[in-house]
Amino acid sequence: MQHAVLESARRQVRFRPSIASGVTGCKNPRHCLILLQAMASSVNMTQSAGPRRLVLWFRNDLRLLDNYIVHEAVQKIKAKEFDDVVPLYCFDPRFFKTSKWGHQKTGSFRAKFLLECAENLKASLKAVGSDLLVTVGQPEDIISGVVQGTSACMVLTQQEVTSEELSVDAKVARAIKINKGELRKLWGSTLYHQEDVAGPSGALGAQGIRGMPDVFTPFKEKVERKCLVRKEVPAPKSGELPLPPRGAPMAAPLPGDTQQVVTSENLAVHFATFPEWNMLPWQKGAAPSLPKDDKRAALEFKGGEDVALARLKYYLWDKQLLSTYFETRNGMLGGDYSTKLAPWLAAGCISPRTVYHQIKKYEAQVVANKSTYWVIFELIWRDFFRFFALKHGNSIFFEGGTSGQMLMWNQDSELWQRWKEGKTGLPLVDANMRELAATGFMSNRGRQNVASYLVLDIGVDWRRGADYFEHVLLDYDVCSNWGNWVAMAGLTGGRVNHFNITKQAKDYDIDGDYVRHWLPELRNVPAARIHEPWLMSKEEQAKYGVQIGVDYPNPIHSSKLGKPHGGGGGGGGYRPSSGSGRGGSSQGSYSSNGRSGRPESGRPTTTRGGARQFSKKSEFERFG
Ligand SMILES: Cc1cc2nc3c(=O)[nH]c(=O)nc-3n(C[C@H](O)[C@H](O)[C@H](O)COP(=O)(O)OP(=O)(O)OC[C@H]3O[C@@H](n4cnc5c(N)ncnc54)[C@H](O)[C@@H]3O)c2cc1C
Repeated sequence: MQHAVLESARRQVRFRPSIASGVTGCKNPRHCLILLQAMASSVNMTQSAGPRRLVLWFRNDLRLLDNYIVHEAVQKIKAKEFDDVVPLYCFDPRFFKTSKWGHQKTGSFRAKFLLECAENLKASLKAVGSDLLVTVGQPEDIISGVVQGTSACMVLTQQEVTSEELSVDAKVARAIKINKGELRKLWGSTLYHQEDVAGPSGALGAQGIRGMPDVFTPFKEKVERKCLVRKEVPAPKSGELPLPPRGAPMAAPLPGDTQQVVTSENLAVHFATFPEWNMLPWQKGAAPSLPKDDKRAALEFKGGEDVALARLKYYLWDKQLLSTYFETRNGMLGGDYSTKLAPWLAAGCISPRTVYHQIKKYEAQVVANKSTYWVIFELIWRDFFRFFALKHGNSIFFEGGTSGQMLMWNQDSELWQRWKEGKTGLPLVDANMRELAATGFMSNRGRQNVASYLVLDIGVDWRRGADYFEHVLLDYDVCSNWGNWVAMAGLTGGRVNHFNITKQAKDYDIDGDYVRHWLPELRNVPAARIHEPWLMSKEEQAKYGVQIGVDYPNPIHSSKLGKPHGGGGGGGGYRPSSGSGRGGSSQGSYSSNGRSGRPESGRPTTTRGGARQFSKKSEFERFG
C-alpha cells in the first residue's frame, strides 16, 4: 500500500469516512484512524525504496528557453541525482484574495493570460516527453502531495524577492521537510544576474545590495560598466525531464474540489485535469466573466512562450520596429509604438536575456542606434525595480514608501472612483483609464500621467492606484508596479515628476486621435479643443455633439482637489515637481483659466484629507 494513499485516507477520516474505510475495511472512524496510522508507519519504514523526485515549481517563469530551474533539473537528471521530475504550476488562492482596498489581487485579464501561459507551457513540456501539472491550491499542499512516498526530493523554483512570495516559499520549505526535501531557489528574472550585481564581487561593491543607489542612473552606470548579461541556457530536449510512472501516488486536491480536502488520486489523474475558468479560486466562488477581445485594444495579448517569441520576432525582424523605438516609445495608440513585451516578461514567458541577445544580434546584422540601445535601457529599469525591492523589502508597499515621509491624503472617495472609471473630465487621464479597464493594458506615457494626476493633483493615497493596477494589469509585476508607483508618489527620495496633464496631452496626442479612440463622446471634437473640452462654448458643444457636464464630465473642481501634504510626525511634506521624466514632463499643473468648472488655480490647493492612517502592522500583512 502506498504511503500517499494511506496518508490521504488518514486525513479524510473526518470528511469522507467512506474513502478511509475503503482503504482499511474498518467502519468505526476512530479504529479506522488508528489502523491507518499503523499502516502508514509500516510504509514509512520501507520508504527508502521510493523514487528521488524533483519538483519544478513554475511561478513567474512560464517558459522553457533560458529558464534556470529547467536547466538545473536537466543537469540533475543527467547526473542521476534524481529519478523523475514533476513540473507544476498552481493557481494559488492567496493571489486571488481581495485586498484591503477592495480589489481581487488577480483580475480577469491576467487570469486569462496566465491560463493561456500554463496551457502553452504544458504543450511545450509534452512535446519533450514531460507534462505540466496545472492545479488550483496552495503550493505547499500540492507539493506535499507530489512528494509523498519519495525517498528524496527537491523543489526547484525561481527566486522571488517580495513578502507574499517569500511567505509561500517558507511554507513550501516547511511542508517538504517531512520528506527531508529541500527548496532550492534560483535567481532568473532579471537581465543582470543577482550575483553579478549584488554578489560578493558584484557591481555594487562590498556592501552588496545595501550599496545599491536609490536612483536609477548611478545604478545603471554601475551595472553596465561592471556586469555582462549571461548567455541563455537551452530549452530541454526530448526525454531530459522524465516523468514519474503514471500511477505514482498523489494526495492533493484536484481543481474544482470545493471541499478542499485531500484526495487520493494518482499523478496521471492530476496531469489529465486542466482548470477551467470557473475553477480558478475566485472570491466566494463568483467568477467574473471571461474577458472578450476588444477591437480597440493596442494588441491581442495571448499568454505563452510561443506567442512571446513570435512578438519578439515581429518587433525586431519582421517589422524592424526596434530601429525606431526611441522615436515611437512615447506613443499611446496601436500595437507598434513599443515592444508590448511586458505581459510576457512579467509572467516569465520570455527572459530579458533572450530579448537582449536578440537585440545584440539585430545590432550586428541590421543597425545599432539609440533605439536599439533604448530597449535595453528600459530592461535595466525593470532590473532596477527588482533590486530596489530586494534592498528595501516591505517598505516599497508602505504608505510613506522607502523615504518614510508621511503625507495626508484626500479621503473623498468620489475622486478615486472618477479616476478609476475614467470620468475625471481630463480627456488624457480618462482615455487611459478606460483603455486599462477595457483591455488590462496602458502605455508607459499613460501610466505616468494617470499616476501623477491621482497622487499629485487629486491627492489620493498612491497605494490605491498601485492596488488597482495590481488587480487589472496584464503585465503586473510586483516590483515594477509598486516600485514605479512609490517613485511616482515621490516617496523614494528621488525626483518627483509632476505632470502637466494638458501639456502632456498636447505633446503626445497632438491631434487627439488617442483620446477620440477611447472617448466616443468626444469623437467629433476638433484637435484645438479635444484636450480642453471645457473651453468649448455652448455653440461649439452643440456643433460637435457633446454637452460638457452631461455627456462628458466637467473637470474636477478645484474645491474638491487635494494635494498630499505633510502629516504629523512624519516630517517632510509635499514637494512641488522638478525636472522631467522619460520623454520630458513638465512642472506645475493647470495653466488655463477655466470655464465650465475648470480648476481655477495653477495647482490643486485644498486638502480634504482626514488624519493620516498608518499602521505598520497592517502594512506588513501582505499574506501575514
Ligand atoms: C505607475 C506605473 C506602474 C507600472 N507597472 C508596471 C508593471 O506592473 N509591470 C511592468 O512590467 N511595468 C510596469 N510599468 C512600467 C511600464 O509602464 C511598462 O513596462 C510598459 O508600459 C510596458 O509596455 P511595453 O512592454 O511596450 O514597454 P517598452 O517601452 O517596450 O519597454 C520594454 C520593456 O522594458 C521594461 N520597462 C519599461 N519601462 C519600465 C519601467 N518604468 N519600469 C520597469 N520596467 C520597465 C518592461 O519590461 C517593458 O516590457 C509601470 C509604470 C508606471 C508609471
